[in-house]
Amino acid sequence: MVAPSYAEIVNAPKALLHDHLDGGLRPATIVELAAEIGHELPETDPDALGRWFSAAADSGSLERYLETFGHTVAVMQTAAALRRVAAECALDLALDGVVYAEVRYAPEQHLENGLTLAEVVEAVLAGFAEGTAQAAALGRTIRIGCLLTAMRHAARSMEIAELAVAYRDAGVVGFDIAGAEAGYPPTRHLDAFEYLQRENFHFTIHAGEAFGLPSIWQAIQWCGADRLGHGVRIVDDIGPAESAGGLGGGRRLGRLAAYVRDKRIPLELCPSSNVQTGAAPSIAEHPIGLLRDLRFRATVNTDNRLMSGTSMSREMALLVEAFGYGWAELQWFTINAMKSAFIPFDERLAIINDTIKPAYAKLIGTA
Ligand SMILES: O=c1[nH]cnc2c1ncn2[C@H]1C[C@H](O)[C@@H](CO)O1
Ligand SMILES: [Zn+2]
Repeated sequence: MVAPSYAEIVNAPKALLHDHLDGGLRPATIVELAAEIGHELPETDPDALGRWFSAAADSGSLERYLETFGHTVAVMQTAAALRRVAAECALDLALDGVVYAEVRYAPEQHLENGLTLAEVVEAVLAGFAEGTAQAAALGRTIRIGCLLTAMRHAARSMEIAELAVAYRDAGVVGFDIAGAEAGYPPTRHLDAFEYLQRENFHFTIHAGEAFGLPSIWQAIQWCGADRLGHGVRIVDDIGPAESAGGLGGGRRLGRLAAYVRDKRIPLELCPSSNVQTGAAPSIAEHPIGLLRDLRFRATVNTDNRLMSGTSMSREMALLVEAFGYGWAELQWFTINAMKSAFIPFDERLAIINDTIKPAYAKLIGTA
């Protein structure tokens, strides 16, 4: 079998569930926007700035990784800037062959210049529509769903949950909480999650990244999360091989890991980001290999394209290199993501059947 090349991976349709708007700006855009408002950057040459972000985020600690967002959030404080960043995000993803993406950001972080929460949401949605149209004009089809994030150390989750529900028919498809995990359990935001459940809305929770099983357990069993943002530490509940045979070579699953697998709870795995924050030692040693062998509902994601100097195609290519994956595995990850998306079932099915399966059938050679 010839391994999928990077160029072929770019052309293959991909689905992305976990990508932060404020973690994916083009370095050149940051330089321009910062100059407009007089924000001081550590580097003013776009290439050097891109390298600065990857190096600064490569700290081995989630808290230090998150500090780099100070510069991106600073230049995203006007409607025009938010719209531009969102449009470029949609276009960049489409040109990378992403056909479905859920992009998230925290509206509460964009109020420093007097925008209201509703103005922030509307600027970003307008930008996604603009970038989607630009991509279509270039022959690239992308569907973007937006997730609104509340910061877990703050106290605005109920307000942001209400905002997400208010914009559910305008392009917001779900809710999330993010930020430093240790010390800020998801149960602090239980009222917001209970509200979302009563509204029949969807949400994911960043859990099991910097902190382990208790955080995953709370996210699922107390908060009712539909998906886990990262969730990579679920491996802490998977024992060593006890016997040969079976999926995953006789590994024993603890109660929580078994529940996550049995209920097909999607894991939004972000390989490069996890290596940078110290959640995984390397791509080759990333638990995604084991989780795929055990047939968890694993998905591949970028998290923060700027901070990791990555793209959806690059994450896939890294897995091809590290685990010897071929088109069948890349299709499996892509369909897993599409099955786990927060848009309606019929729309998910249409993307799987009309776009993903025919393209991979050709690549696998069964078309
Ligand atoms: O990987 C992450 N873990 C927790 N929080 C994160 C991660 N990546 C980004 N964030 C935070 C920083 C952003 O400002 C915020 C909203 O996108 O979400
Ligand atoms: Zn994230």
